[in-house]
Amino acid sequence: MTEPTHRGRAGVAGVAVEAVDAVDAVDAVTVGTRAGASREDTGAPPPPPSTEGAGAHAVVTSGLTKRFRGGHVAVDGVDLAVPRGSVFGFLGPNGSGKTTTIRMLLGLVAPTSGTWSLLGTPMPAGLARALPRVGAVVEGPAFYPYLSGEANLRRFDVADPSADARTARARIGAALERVGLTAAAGRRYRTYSLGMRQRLAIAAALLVSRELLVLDEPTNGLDPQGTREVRTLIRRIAEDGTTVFVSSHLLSEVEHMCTHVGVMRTGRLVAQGPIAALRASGDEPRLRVETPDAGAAAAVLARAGLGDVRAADDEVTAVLGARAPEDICALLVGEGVAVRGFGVERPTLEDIFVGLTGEGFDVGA
Ligand SMILES: Nc1ncnc2c1ncn2[C@@H]1O[C@H](COP(=O)(O)OP(=O)(O)OP(=O)(O)O)[C@@H](O)[C@H]1O
Repeated sequence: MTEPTHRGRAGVAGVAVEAVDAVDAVDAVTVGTRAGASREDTGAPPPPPSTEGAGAHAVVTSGLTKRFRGGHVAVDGVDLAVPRGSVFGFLGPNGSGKTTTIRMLLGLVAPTSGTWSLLGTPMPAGLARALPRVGAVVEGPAFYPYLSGEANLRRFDVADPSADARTARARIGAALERVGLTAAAGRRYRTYSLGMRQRLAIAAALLVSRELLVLDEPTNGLDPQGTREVRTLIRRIAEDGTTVFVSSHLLSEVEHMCTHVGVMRTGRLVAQGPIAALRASGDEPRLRVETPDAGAAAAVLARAGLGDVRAADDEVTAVLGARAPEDICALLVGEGVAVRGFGVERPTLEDIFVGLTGEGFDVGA
């Protein structure tokens, strides 16, 4: 490809930019792209750069857009605000633009338009300053199969001109310890499980202390055990104070591992915010009544003031609102409705995402 790229050593990357007007979205969920329009569509110029909120954010993008040769817009006016200290899940189906966004953030591919900052540093001007503070695993680093995990890390370490050779041993030992590979340090890489290989890649990104770790689909292709290992490691890294920006197409993964989420759909960021806020933004709980007397039950629920009453063959649902479910159940029984089943259903995070994006995600682990 003739795309301008800056390929760095795998596991180390940095990027740049300015901040945005999307930064007010730290505690609330934001839905939709800025002004709901593509800059590629409108031709509108990017907004004036602002540094407001950049200190509180590890990553801020404004109108970040990538149009590939041939005209395909892979990333379309994305305004990200990744709070420092968060584990930010960058969620979206395959092909939704996650990798392209990450590559732009890390300076591996040039945006068509838009601005971004890393760790408060405008990019790409601040690349050299920010990169040493950012670790990344985007494309699996190339490890030598016949070398041990430790020897492979040594090769990475010597390639870093900023690394002090005198402290290499301690640095490599600490990185192996951090990812739980101390006992396997002397084993050849080719004998490592996929989970161990991914952990070694993360160790390579963490040879020096980082403020931000960027991981592109780190559990892709891993078996359940490897997936568990990597998720546990990510949580531990976050507990140590590193902001983690991790892409995934698995809703369950983001739900279990992340504090915040940004949802991509066909190149656009359709929602972002704390997971808890996103969950709370969902539909109201619905009452579900199984009964052979659906018509009568629907009438009782409507008289009781419940909203959006829907009757099917042997089932009635309605928005519960502020009513206590036990009161409604007593009311139905008191009115002679044969209640076979009764429950309150809250929308899952997947329901909320489907409502936001109009499509499902792979929810499996
Ligand atoms: N170098 C390129 N030239 C042209 N189109 C590209 C290029 N790289 C990616 N694309 C296209 O851009 C879109 C977004 O791809 P991207 O890899 O960013 O998505 P993704 O969400 O990371 O998906 P996946 O998880 O499958 O990699 C896709 O339609 C992809 O085919």
